[in-house]
Amino acid sequence: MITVSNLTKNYGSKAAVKNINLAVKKGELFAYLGPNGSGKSTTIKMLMGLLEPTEGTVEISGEPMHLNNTELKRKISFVPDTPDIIGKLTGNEYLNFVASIYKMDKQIYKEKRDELVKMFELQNDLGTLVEEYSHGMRQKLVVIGSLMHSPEVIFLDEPNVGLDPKSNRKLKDYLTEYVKEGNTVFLTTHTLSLAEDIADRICIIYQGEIKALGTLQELREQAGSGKTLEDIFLMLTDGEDAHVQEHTES
Ligand SMILES: Nc1ncnc2c1ncn2[C@@H]1O[C@H](COP(=O)(O)OP(=O)(O)OP(=O)(O)O)[C@@H](O)[C@H]1O
Repeated sequence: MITVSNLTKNYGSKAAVKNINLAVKKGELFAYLGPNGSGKSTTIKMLMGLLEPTEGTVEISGEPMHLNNTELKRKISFVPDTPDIIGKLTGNEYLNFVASIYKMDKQIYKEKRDELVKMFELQNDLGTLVEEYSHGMRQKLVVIGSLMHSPEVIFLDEPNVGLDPKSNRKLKDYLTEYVKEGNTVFLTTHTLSLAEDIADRICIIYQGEIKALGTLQELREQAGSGKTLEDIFLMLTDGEDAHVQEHTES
């Protein structure tokens, strides 16, 4: 569903993402992990067609992704790492706006919005200006807006930041069910337990390069007995010899 070939991004002389190759299958929940500044957001923005790669290509569902491919962008959705929404809109106005961009059918929009708003318990806040929302409420609103049109692929950049435990659980359950229906999820997170709980495969990057890729079990087998994902993550991202085979996928 997502095919990434030789993906590279340089900011001036700084290489943020270095020659990444990976493939995410339809129906897969893929977790992309890495320390601060390792290139996760930069990667996700290139996959989404928000940022031009310096080199390499991205295909979604067999189609090349690029900045102006609006038809392809309609099939996907993005939860950014900061829920920046125009504060002078109410929650309802924001969701109406998102629905109009995706040209959602009115009835489907109403049903999906009501389902998600109820799920995240935001029904009493939709008439309030977003500038009066807490961080967590904004995050919920962005998540609702990104799920409403039932995208085939959802990219989520640290979606759990600011969500309370109950909302986190609901989001986890929703995403797990969502991929079972044949959709695809690509998420970044610093919450390793989230990746352990829901990811089909995990990719660890460091300084813009893939250091490991596989199921949790595969990563643990490669690392040796008794190693947790946290152990593996720390070994691979502090420059020490990790005893985990570095990933090479072509
Ligand atoms: N617009 C930009 N201009 C210059 N450098 C940038 C820009 N955006 C990101 N970088 C640099 O690229 C590298 C990767 O940043 P990126 O935001 O992709 O990391 P990240 O893994 O998402 O980090 P975090 O976990 O902190 O969100 C960092 O060194 C960062 O300083």
